[in-house]
Amino acid sequence: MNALELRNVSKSYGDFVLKDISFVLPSGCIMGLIGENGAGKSTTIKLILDCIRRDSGEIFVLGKDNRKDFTAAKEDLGVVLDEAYFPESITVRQVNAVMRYTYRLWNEQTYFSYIGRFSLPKDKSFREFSRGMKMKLAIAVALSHEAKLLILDEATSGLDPIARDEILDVFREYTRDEQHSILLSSHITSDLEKLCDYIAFIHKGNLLFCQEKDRLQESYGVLRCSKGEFEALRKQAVLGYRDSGYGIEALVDRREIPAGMKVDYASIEEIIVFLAKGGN
Ligand SMILES: Nc1ncnc2c1ncn2[C@@H]1O[C@H](COP(=O)(O)OP(=O)(O)OP(=O)(O)O)[C@@H](O)[C@H]1O
Repeated sequence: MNALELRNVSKSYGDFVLKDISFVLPSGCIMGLIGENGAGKSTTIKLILDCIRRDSGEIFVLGKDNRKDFTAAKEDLGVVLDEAYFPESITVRQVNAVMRYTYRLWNEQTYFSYIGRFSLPKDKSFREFSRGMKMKLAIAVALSHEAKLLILDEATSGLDPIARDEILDVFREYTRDEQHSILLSSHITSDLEKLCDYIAFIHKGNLLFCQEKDRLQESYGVLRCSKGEFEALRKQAVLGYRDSGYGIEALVDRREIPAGMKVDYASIEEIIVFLAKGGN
């Protein structure tokens, strides 16, 4: 089963249009949603959660149409948005008491094991938490009610590198058994590179690609060469380039490059920056 499927989803906000978005997240996989500020990542996530109305298209969450029979699927979703919302005076212990009545499958033992792992104080009130502590609490809650799909919108951006590394380990453990999947948006491309099976890149409301990360890095690379060498390349070989004045640096399709020319590894960040900018 697919954890998520979007078919030709569109949404317009006056001068911004999210256009014809289609992708599939297979169960057991992690997908990173990436794109510049205002690209449409949060809009896509809100459409998946049915918080806003789409203009057209279809969305299936854990096999269920998110407009028709979504209520049951909501129990199976763990959601963390870019701000954590809890009452200001609540403590970690009190959150446990509330969640016991909120989620049918709330697992108190799992919750307190994450609380310990994330070094969160049990009796301090939420208002006294730092932004990172608030996000960790929201992530602990999302992971403690047997959700099958986690959806996180910029949920790790306020965390320090050590905390992020710990969270990435938690996410890897969570998806180990093929029944749990994650969609997360982030600007921290190095985290997505370490964690994700799939990368979906949204640019100005268009989905430029949604591909397996390993396939992306097998297909594309960075070529550093002289202007003369660059001009001799086939047009379809080049996806984006910059001219430093001393030479050319280009994102290329490896299959289109003549044997003997050295093509370097392209990071996810290089791939999206070159694709977003095109040629200079
Ligand atoms: N409620 C709204 N009314 C009008 N326009 C909106 C609304 N919500 C979002 N938009 C517009 O939709 C576009 C996409 O916004 P969105 O929040 O999806 O971007 P994003 O990719 O999540 O960006 P960021 O990385 O900055 O969080 C922006 O141009 C934004 O102004």
